[in-house]
Amino acid sequence: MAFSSYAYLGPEGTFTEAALLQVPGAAEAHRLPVATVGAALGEVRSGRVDAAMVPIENSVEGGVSATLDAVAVGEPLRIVREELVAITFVLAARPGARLDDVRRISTHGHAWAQCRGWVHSHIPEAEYLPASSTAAAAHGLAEGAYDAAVCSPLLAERLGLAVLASDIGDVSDAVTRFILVTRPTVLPAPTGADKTSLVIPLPEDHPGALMEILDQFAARGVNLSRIESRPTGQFLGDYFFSIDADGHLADARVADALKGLHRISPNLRFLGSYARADKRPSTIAPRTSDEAFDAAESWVEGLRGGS
Ligand SMILES: O=C(O)C(=O)Cc1ccccc1
Repeated sequence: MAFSSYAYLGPEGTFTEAALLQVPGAAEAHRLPVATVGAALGEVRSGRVDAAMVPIENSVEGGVSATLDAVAVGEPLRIVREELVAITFVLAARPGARLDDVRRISTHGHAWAQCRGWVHSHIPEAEYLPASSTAAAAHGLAEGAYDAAVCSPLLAERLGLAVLASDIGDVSDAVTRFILVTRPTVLPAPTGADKTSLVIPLPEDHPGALMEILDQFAARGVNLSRIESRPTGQFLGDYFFSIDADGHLADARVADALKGLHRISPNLRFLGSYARADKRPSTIAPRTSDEAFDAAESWVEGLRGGS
């Protein structure tokens, strides 16, 4: 799937841009930096661009709520690809600055959450100013509203900033997962190492509703790689589940699980089936293989036909 135009969480130099540049052909395509995840998805929904790259999950901080919520409502979207980016942070400041003088620090909320430990032990009196991205914080240093920004080493170098400290992430091998989102389209072909993303509203407040949902996956041997609950925003206690399952809609066990889920929660949203970035194939028990599902289907058809 090659696209000619992409929106991404900008400005230039974000980790999201790094994720986008990993997509074959993206370096030669039109790339539109926008200020928020919502704006990036809006550019796709309105048809101004073919696809958008946005962060969805970090190995330290967890899900990116802005993304989980924005894909769960509004005009339907499809995830067609995922990218993993290893994240390292530096504390960058205007040239000539000293670590001892840093009080006000700006960055993206997810970056802050991953560097909080380092900041508290090295600059206990630090004050945090949220920015729309790590790169927005770095670009904004020139205006003087804060003393330092947490951003990528590459951007600090590109902007000619002083690096006051390197590798300030509390976990050294943090990874962020990004998704490439389009309008509904034909699914990418199954690769054998795929993922399916779903948004499942909790059907009604009855005991065991979540168990019933999980059972649809368990009974068909479908492994889950992420499950998060998010409030719908409608009223207190109203939640949906954001789920990534191993496998592709073309796999019988995944399709069968989705049919079961549709009976339980008819308003569930299919967000897409796409190749896993780590290419790790799903383990499939013989009783949940496509062949086992086909054999079971033929058996029932045979019985209905009188054999
Ligand atoms: O702000 C950025 O650079 C982003 O792309 C969002 C983000 C922030 C922190 C970790 C991973 C992604």
